[in-house]
Amino acid sequence: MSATRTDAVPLLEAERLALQVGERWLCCEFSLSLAPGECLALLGPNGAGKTTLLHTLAGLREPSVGQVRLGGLPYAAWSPLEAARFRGLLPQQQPDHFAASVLETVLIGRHPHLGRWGWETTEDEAIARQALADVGLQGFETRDVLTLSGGERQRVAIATLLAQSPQLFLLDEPLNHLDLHYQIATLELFRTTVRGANAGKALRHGAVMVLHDINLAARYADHIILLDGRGGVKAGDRDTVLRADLLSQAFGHPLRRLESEGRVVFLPD
Ligand SMILES: Nc1ncnc2c1ncn2[C@@H]1O[C@H](COP(=O)(O)OP(=O)(O)OP(=O)(O)O)[C@@H](O)[C@H]1O
Repeated sequence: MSATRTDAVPLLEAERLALQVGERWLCCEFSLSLAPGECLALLGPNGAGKTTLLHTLAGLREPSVGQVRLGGLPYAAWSPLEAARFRGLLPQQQPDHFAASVLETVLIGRHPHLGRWGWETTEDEAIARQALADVGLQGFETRDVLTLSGGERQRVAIATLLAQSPQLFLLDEPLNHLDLHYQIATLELFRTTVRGANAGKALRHGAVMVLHDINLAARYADHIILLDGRGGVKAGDRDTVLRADLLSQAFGHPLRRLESEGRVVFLPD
């Protein structure tokens, strides 16, 4: 990344953040800063608070303690429309209550960009079609979303987020329902977008993703936040957080760290 310039303002900052649901503290105070060009993975066992943290970072819920800043400003300083152009959330579930075509569904991602009358232009449609092609769903435009397989529906959701064209991608289990090929393809797609395909161009994008696969986090994330489900948090660079002892403790299962052909993998005993 040395030939590439980054913007000075971080895309996302959390300062002395702590989260509580009911009486339970999900995480004690920690801070983070995500610069353009970087990927952050949120890891931890079921119920540890990954989605709650992601929603807090998305500005959908107030932190119990501390502050979140998007592009250098607290959410209160953003209008909902401006925030929707800057950051986009891939939710964990895609609720479909009504029949709708795949193209109509992806065009929902363009809503924050529509003009005064709220009509999609041919350019919006071209962006939506390109997003579908990017997730390998060219030719699915007229299909009803209710007829899609789980993995196809997940890729439509990813295409909808791509069509939204935010600078900051907030991804809640983006690999849900995806087979091995599309898991890697999806992470490669976001990494290419985040790192910038063209050297020398300013980096604009970043990603925060909730993952369950430690090995994919080791491969694709620059920074890790590991929640242990008991309020403990380890936040830092990938190599300082992805340690067998810390992971074993957090997941309550012994893990071994192995290196193979320059790649680190963690195997459960
Ligand atoms: N409104 C609420 N009231 C009570 N408990 C809640 C509320 N919202 C979330 N929780 C609890 O907070 C904890 C964290 O939930 P969250 O969805 O953030 O976990 P997660 O790490 O994303 O889990 P998973 O890996 O299972 O998706 C869970 O135990 C959940 O039951």
